[in-house]
Formats: sequence, C-alpha cells, structure tokens
Amino acid sequence: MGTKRGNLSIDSENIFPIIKKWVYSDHDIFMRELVSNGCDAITKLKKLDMMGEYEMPDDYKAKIQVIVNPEEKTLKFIDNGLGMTADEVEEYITQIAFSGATQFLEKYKDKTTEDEMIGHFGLGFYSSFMVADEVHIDTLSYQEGAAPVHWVSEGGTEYEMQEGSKTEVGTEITLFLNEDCLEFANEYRAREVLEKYCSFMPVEIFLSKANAEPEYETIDEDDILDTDEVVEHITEEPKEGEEGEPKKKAKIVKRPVSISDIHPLWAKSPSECTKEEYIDFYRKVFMDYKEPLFWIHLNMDYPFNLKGILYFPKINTEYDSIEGKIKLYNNQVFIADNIKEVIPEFLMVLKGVIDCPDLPLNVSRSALQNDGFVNKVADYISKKVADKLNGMFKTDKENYEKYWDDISPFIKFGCLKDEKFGEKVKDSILFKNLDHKYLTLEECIKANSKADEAAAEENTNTAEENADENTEANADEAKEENDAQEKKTDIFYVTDEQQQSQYINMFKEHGQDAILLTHNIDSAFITYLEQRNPELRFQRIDADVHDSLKDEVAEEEKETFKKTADDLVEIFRKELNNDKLEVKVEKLKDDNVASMAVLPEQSRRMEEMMKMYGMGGMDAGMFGSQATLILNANHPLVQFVVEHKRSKSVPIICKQLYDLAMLAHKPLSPEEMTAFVQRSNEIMMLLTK
Ligand SMILES: Nc1ncnc2c1ncn2[C@@H]1O[C@H](COP(=O)(O)OP(=O)(O)OP(=O)(O)O)[C@@H](O)[C@H]1O
Repeated sequence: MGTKRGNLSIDSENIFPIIKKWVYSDHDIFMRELVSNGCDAITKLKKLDMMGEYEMPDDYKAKIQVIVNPEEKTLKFIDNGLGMTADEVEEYITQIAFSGATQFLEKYKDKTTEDEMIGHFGLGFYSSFMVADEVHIDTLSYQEGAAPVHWVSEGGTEYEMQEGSKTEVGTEITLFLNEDCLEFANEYRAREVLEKYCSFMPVEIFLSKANAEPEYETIDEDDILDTDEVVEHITEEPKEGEEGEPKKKAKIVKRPVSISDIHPLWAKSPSECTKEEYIDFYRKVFMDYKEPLFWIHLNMDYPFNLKGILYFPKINTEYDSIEGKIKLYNNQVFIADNIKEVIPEFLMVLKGVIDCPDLPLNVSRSALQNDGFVNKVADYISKKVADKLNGMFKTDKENYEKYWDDISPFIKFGCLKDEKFGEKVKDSILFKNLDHKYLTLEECIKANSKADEAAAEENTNTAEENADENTEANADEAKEENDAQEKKTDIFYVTDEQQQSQYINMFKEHGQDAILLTHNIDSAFITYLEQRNPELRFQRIDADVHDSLKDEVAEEEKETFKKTADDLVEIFRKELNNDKLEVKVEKLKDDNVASMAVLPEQSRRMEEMMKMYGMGGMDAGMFGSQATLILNANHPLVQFVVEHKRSKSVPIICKQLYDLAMLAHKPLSPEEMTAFVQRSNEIMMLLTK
C-alpha cells in the first residue's frame, strides 16, 4: 500500500479548536473514550471467535495497555481487539467517527454546562484531539492477509495513511500531547483518570511508564505462575536459633496489576455476594471506612437492564455532610456522579453504583429529564428502596429500629418528595416515644386515644364542659379548640428534649406519651402527615395543657375559681407591665409546676415559617403567636400571689414565674436573661436576711 493522503470529509474547519476547548475541566474523558474503544474491539474479537470466524491464539489474554512516556510527551493505548483494515480506518475513523464528532459538536457546542451531556458520550475517538496535536493509529486487522496500517493526523483536517509495521492483531493509538496537556504523560495523573473512569471496565487495563526500571517482588517458589518472569531463585536459610527447612523463594518481575476490576460486585448475583464483599466494595469505591448500615442490590433484566448496589451510609454526627454519591455506569464504563435525572433526588444521600446499559446517555440532561424510560428507571429504584425498608421492618425489626435514627431524615425526605414512595413506606415509619421506644403511627394513635379516654373518664364527674373560661380572651378559643379536639386525635411531640424537659416530666408523671421529632425535616413531615391523615393533629408538647394533666374544676368551685383566675390575670398583667399578656389559670396535677408557657401549635408554626422566610423582624404577636402563661392554681406560690396581693414580694414572684415558664419554652433574649439572673440573685439575698 502506498501512502494515501486525504482530507477528513467535513465542512467545519474549526472542529478541532472546538474539541480542544470542550468543557475544559472534563477533557480527561479522552482516556475513557480510547479505553472503551479498545474494550469494544476486544468484545468484537471474542464474538468473532465464538461465531467461528476467527480463532484466538491459545494464550490469548484480553488486555489494554496504557503507556505514558513523559520524555517523548506521548501516551499510548494498545488493545488486542479486532484491529482495522485500511478500508475500515478510512470508513470508521475518517468518515464515521469524524462525521459523528462533527454532528455531535454542532449539536452541543453552544450548550452551557447546566445542559451538559451526560459524560459526553459519543465524542469517541476524536476526543483525543482535546489533548493531542498529533495522533497516530497503528492497527492490524484480525482478517486473514490484512496489512498493518499506519495513520497519522496532525489535528488539522488532513490525514496520511500508509502501510504500517504492526505484527500483532489489535490497535495502538499514540497521542503526541500538546504542551497544555503534558500532565497526562505523568503516571500518577494517568492512573487517577483511569481509576475514575475505568475501574470496572470489562477488560483488564495495565498502566506503565515507558523505559521504567523493572520492579521486582519475592514470592514462594510454590506460587510461581507460568506467566511470571523469574529473575532469580533464592534459598532462605532459617534464622539463627530457628528450626526448620530452608525456604525456597523466587525473585520475579513484579506482576502487573490491572486498574480495572472486570467483575464488579454489582454484576454478580446477590445470592453469591457475602457481607464482607459488600463492605469491601463500599470501602474501595467510596473511600469511606465507616461501615454502611445496610445495602440494596439491584438486579433487573426486564423490562430494562439495571444492576447496582445502593448503600445507606452511617451518618453519625451532625457535622458529617450527608451528601451521597451515586456513580452511574454504562456497561461498566463510568459516566458521571449523581445524575439527578436518573436517581430520585431523595436517594442522593445514599452512596452507590448503578449500571444501566439501556440509558440513552448521548443526549442532554434536560432531554433525559423528560424521558419516559429514564423516569421508569428512577421509579424502579425508589420502589426497590421502599421494598427493602418494608422487608426489614417486617423481618428484621431489631436492626431496623437500630438504624432508624440514621435513616429517618432520608425516608421522611423521600415521603415529601415522592408520593409513591411515601405511600409504600407509610407503615414502616417509626416514631420514638418518651421512653425511646419505637412506635408506628398506628401505635401512636392507639396510645394517645387510650390516654385521652383515661383522662376523660377521670374527669367525667366534674366536667360538663371545659372550664377554661377564666379569661374572656381565651373563652372562645378554648371552645373552638375543644370542638376540634373531639374530631381529631392529638399526637404530642417534643422537638428538644432538654428544653422541653419540664413538659416531658409532667407528661410522664401522668402517663401521657409524646414522640420525639427533633430533626429539621420533622416540621415539614408532620404537615405532610396531617394532610394525608385529616383526623390527626400534631401538637408540640408545649402547645396546650392536655386534659390528662389538669384537674377539672368542680361545679361548686367554679365561681370562686373564676374570681381567683381573674385576679391572677390582672395582677400578672400589671406586674409584667403588659396588658395584652395571655394568662390562663389551671389546676395542674403536677404540684412541682407553678407556671408554664404554652403556644398554640398553629401560631408556633406560623412563627417558624416567618423565621424561615427571614421575616424575623416582624412582630410575631400580630399572628397571635404570643405564648400563654399558664399558672397552676394548686401551687402555693400562685396561691400566695392571690392571697397577698399587696405584699412587696408579689412583683418579684410574678416576674420570676413568668421567666421560669418562658425558659422552658424558648431561649430568653440577652436582656431578659440578664434581668432573670439579677432577680434570682435578689431572691437568694432574701434568704440571707
Ligand atoms: N481501538 C479500536 N479498535 C478497533 N476499531 C476501533 C477502535 N477505535 C475505534 N474503532 C472504530 O472506529 C469507530 C469510531 O470510533 P469512535 O470512538 O469515534 O465512535 P464509537 O466508538 O463508534 O462510538 P462512541 O462515540 O460511543 O465512542 C468505532 O465504531 C470502531 O469501529
């Protein structure tokens, strides 16, 4: 074959500058493209062998070699795949590949990074021009009588092709790196890129440095393989004082270690994988030395092909970032991390690998988002996660409860984000109660209705209707709340065990339970639960005084009680210099409590929402979110105030009772805290007199 010169058949003269500039930060993908071309060529050769169209040499071992040569500033990719004839190089490289690259760039050159292509699939062979000024192909086809081909292109639109000198079937691509990209001739950098994209490719990949000094290792004679290159046989005598035979060892040229694990765990059948293998795989891939909580092995052939492993990582401190990482592969070729179009958003806290050869990856991300098939994949993944959770809830409750605190924010987030998921896992959602036992929603409802019944029974003798009407302001509200309560089941919850401990103690003392909802996501989650279960009402433990915590006022007492209550309201409003102060007087069963604060649930939620939207400066009071001071008419301090209205201790008692109530309800402002500390000291001074 003589030398053939030609023009690459394209119109666009500026394709190379475009390729070179292509998403700058990502131009390491040329390695993936060239290695996967080699893999494809090997797969094709194996097929030909199976079909009887080619006979593999007996010692054939599929492999791809990547050789860096920093001195010559070159990078070589050598595969022992099917190779190409001159005609094929002409057709596949100069026509198909080139026109493919041209079309590809035409289509995507204006796209910004937000609409980046998934992993830029489809750029193929020509991505090598992102890093090289000149590219050589040396190839020998498997076909009988084929002549080796040497093809050269200097990154313009021209190429030259002549007979080459390759003697083994396969292809060798040599990149003459441009000055900006010499990093890729560095062995460590090359390894980094190969590990990123090619860790699980289906063919073994060996990286080496040209002209490097050979490295050696010493092994037992018995372990020598046919493929080992033995340099020296060594006899190791036993050390002085040690018994035994001399040991026979061999010094061999260090065995090359493949960068790729050609049988990744996800490709195996779940029944063949051990716990250790799952954990090792997790550590290796995610560099996370904490053990994952549990995992799900996805394995589906129909109606689409998808395999993968999703791990639930342990998130043990709140400082840990809960950003997960899900690596997407296409036939063991790494595509990208965290493709949100394929993986449901709420699963992004997980760590895992997903291999889905059927995904249309050579399209833009925005197209993926609207792709019915992609949506099905996402649905399948979230369904599998729900199945796993339900399965554990049913058959491995003990562990499930152990993991619950770690996984619950994620599950709740999933419920908020994905209706189907929420519906599927609704019976496997747990709530931790005051005794740190885990209950289902149904169990919470049952426990609460029991407590309600008990409270009602205890109070039947005295109560015809609620005797809350001790202040005019509260009378209507109390009635309304009372009406609503008849229809709704209240579930009380705690957001901060420490701060709300006063309420918790009261609850516990009177056999009333509450659940702990301490995570940020819980406020959105209870709203979600209320929307789905209109008969439920979630109330923070300090939202109201539950009936079970107070004594009913006997009929004959009602009048005097009302008078006392009115007096107390007046005194407290005056002493606290706030004539709008909400004060309610109750006969609380707990005689350790003199005062407490309650804030109706809706008002508090409104206040939280205002804070969230940065409206903190507004007067929360305008939404009625001022806390109500509850005074315990059974407590001697409160009784003292009514009975000794003119005592000079009354102002100090009123203020202190108010602050104590507020302290258990929310943090005091710096001024309030200063006044509180000062007053506490004054009270102690009184003890000294
Ligand atoms: N190492 C190789 N051995 C044999 N044939 C090759 C090799 N590299 C490329 N080819 C041939 O050149 C063609 C074009 O390669 P290119 O990488 O540009 O596109 P592709 O591999 O077909 O698709 P993709 O864009 O997904 O990479 C291939 O389809 C293949 O026929």
